[in-house]
Amino acid sequence: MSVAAENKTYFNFINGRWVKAESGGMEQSLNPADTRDIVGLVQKSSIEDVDRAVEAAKQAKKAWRKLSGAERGQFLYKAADIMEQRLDEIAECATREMGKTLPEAKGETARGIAILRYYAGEGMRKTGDVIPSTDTSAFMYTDRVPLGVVGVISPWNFPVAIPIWKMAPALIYGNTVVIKPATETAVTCLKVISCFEEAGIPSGVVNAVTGPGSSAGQRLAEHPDVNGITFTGSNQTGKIIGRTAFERGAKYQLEMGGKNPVIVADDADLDIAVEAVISGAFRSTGQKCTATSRVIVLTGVYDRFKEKLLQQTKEITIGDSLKEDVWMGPIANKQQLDNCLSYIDKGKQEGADLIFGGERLADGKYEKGYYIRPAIFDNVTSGMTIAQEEIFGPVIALIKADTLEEALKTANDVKFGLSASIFTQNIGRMLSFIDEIEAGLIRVNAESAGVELQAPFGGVKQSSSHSREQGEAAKEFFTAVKTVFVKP
Ligand SMILES: NC(=O)C1=CN([C@@H]2O[C@H](COP(=O)(O)OP(=O)(O)OC[C@H]3O[C@@H](n4cnc5c(N)ncnc54)[C@H](O)[C@@H]3O)[C@@H](O)[C@H]2O)C=CC1
Ligand SMILES: O=C(O)CCC(=O)C(=O)O
Repeated sequence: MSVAAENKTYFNFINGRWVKAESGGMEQSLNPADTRDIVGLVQKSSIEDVDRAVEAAKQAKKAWRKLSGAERGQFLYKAADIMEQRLDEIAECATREMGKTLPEAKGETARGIAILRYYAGEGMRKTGDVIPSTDTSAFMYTDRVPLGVVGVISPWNFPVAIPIWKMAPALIYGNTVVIKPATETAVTCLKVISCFEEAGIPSGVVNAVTGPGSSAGQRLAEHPDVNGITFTGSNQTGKIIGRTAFERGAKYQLEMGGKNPVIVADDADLDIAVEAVISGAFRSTGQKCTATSRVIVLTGVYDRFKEKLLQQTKEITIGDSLKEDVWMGPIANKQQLDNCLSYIDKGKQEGADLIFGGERLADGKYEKGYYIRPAIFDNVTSGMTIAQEEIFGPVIALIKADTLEEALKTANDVKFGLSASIFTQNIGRMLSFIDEIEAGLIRVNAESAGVELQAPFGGVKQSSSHSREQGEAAKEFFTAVKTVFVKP
């Protein structure tokens, strides 16, 4: 890897201009594959910077709202075209900042472009319904109107797609935006923002402020002029943001953790199940809220499934995610790595058998990065910490079940409810699973991760604020309904 010769400095984007933080402070964004590679220096913004961005968004909201949906859509189409031309640059930056492999980052950037185009088209669709009034001389209808200023707080694990799937619907429905991305992947987010700039989006409509969550992020959540706040990240932070927004009567949307189960029934096609479990658990180094973390296998196929899983996991190539022969990159940052290693220790202490991996790789080519070998635990029981808490790393907990009923009970025995899969060829079992499982995303003979941009996305229980993102569902959050009664 060539270490960056020069450090590039990135600014906040406020009111159509790239500006320094008031404090003059900066933070580094490092490549987790080799921390000598500094991807960029980003602004360490303070409350004053957030306030300036919110003021710009507030000033811009009336003119933006007054444009037609089709006119707003044109800016999104343009931003999508620009992003398409810059796909390689943005994807490479995402890989360097986050550590997911280049094909994954390219796929994510392509998904971002598709999301922009999807919502650009939404600008032409209906915003309300006519409802028959009991008064036959009156006209009653609903109209969806923007919230005003929307604050976006985004995580590092999908540095392109998550900012876009929150900003694009906010914008098309007439809101202006202030985004505070995670510092780990702030450069990628600022590149996305520059596509909106190149597309000529009016000043103040999109603003980006980088900096610590506990100050800049918190200020965005508590700012009285931010009318709605959308967040993806940890449960701990989500709860703080939800409480803050609730206290001041702002609308909020939280997408948080998962502890996603996959059930492998004894009639499953084991080759397909193994492939999907490996992809769901280890792609992006396990750092997806939809990642597979518990695999509940029926006793009859447990040993055969385990052998196949072990065999294929051993073949995973680990290394610098920019390299072509690498299947799994590093963990995104030091805190995540330590967190993951401490869960692996906890699993061993609580009596689960670590049958593969789980050790930090720190020699030779791994010396300067945050690498770990994917881990498989055998003989896990549902009460163990590694079967209950979100690890957000490449760790599989194998759990045995004698019957489908028992498997379902175990699958539901967690505080989360984001995504869940079953592998079976029996339609009755599929239907029982669909009916009984407590999850917002249900997958049959498919991996737990991976969502389609045109479908609603979100969880139940502590995985979300029970709202849904993406597809048409986004309209629910990013607009308010006016019910209008007109008596001539
Ligand atoms: N659901 C998901 O997709 C994600 C889940 N996580 C989970 O969270 C754990 C910790 O990761 P972090 O990066 O620390 O997550 P985090 O939830 O603290 O960070 C996500 C975003 O929230 C911001 N933030 C942090 N504290 C804030 C506050 N008080 N007010 C407003 N914004 C704030 C951060 O700056 C970042 O932009 C991971 O191990 C994983 O379990 C992390 C990232 C994504
Ligand atoms: O599985 C996916 O593609 C989406 C996952 C996601 O939204 C997340 O990890 O935050």
